[in-house]
Amino acid sequence: MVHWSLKRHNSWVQLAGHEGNFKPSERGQILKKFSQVENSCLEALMQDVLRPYVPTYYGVVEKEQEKYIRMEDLLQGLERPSIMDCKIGVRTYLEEELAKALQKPTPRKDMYQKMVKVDPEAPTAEERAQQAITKPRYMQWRESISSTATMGFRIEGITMEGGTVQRDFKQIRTKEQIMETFLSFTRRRKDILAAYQSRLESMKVALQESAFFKTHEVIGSSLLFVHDTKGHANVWMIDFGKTLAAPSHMSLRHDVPWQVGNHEDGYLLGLGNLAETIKSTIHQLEEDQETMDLDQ
Ligand SMILES: Nc1ncnc2c1ncn2[C@@H]1O[C@H](COP(=O)(O)OP(=O)(O)OP(=O)(O)O)[C@@H](O)[C@H]1O
Ligand SMILES: O=P(O)(O)O[C@@H]1[C@H](O)[C@H](O)[C@@H](OP(=O)(O)O)[C@H](OP(=O)(O)O)[C@H]1O
Repeated sequence: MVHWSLKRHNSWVQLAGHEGNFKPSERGQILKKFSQVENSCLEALMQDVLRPYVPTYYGVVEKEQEKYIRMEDLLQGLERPSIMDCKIGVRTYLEEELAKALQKPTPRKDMYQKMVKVDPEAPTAEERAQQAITKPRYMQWRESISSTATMGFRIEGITMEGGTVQRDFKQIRTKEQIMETFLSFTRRRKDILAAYQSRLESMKVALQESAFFKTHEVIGSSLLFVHDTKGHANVWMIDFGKTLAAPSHMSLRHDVPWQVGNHEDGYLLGLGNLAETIKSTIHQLEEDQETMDLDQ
């Protein structure tokens, strides 16, 4: 967990991603380590119909000889926010990462260690002998044990009302498990769940209209769910570090399976399943309420 205390009412919380990538900034803003890919995306998104769904971009700054992207702090103004990071899409690695691994496999010991920590039986005999696996192998395995491969999204991390960051969601895979997680994350608040569902529905409309979305393969990006005790609730698109322009003749659909070379990411499959899961969670809440009313 990375946790900085800032001179402001709430404190910066990082649910997922690489440690050391963020720096506190002026009130209402954060600094993220510069990447050309993410910077170009945020610049383009400020001119796109998706602008209301992404943190506002304020340009590039240099601090202590390091370049950063300055962007809106999405937690600003929230009272002890609860936050969930959902990585979206059926694929979490770039086609170019796969091509590189095929051409020149680079076995990684750290990824092998992460794998056996979750499931000691997961490596093959050859991988066990090497005590190492390639990145696409690790990423595909992560996709298969979570809901990424089947539902096109997975929960990466959660924090509730300023509590500790929970990151133990690697094997949350079924719709029922995800519904349970949403129920506890929202403390069974129907108004919050309804606000999330409605935001996802309007996001879907904007995505279908977006010129940026048609022309970009969105990999490893997240939806950040944030709400607070006062009932503010919102969902944001974040992390465009692996969002690349598709080859110029391609217009991506985002709702079809990925095959090598088609650059599809399954983003809309994930968004649809996520919205549907939240809808089912609301139905379950209503049914539970009816049962309780009948019992009384
Ligand atoms: N604009 C923002 N406002 C508030 N919190 C943010 C914002 N952007 C990111 N975060 C927090 O930081 C976490 C990591 O963000 P992000 O995914 O952009 O980082 P990353 O290091 O690029 O991740 P990855 O390693 O998966 O590529 C998010 O889960 C969220 O908790
Ligand atoms: O969540 P886990 O299981 O810890 O696995 C990491 C996660 O998938 C990150 O998204 C990925 O970074 P990118 O998305 O930037 O590729 C990172 O690769 P890395 O170790 O090569 O940075 C993985 O180790």
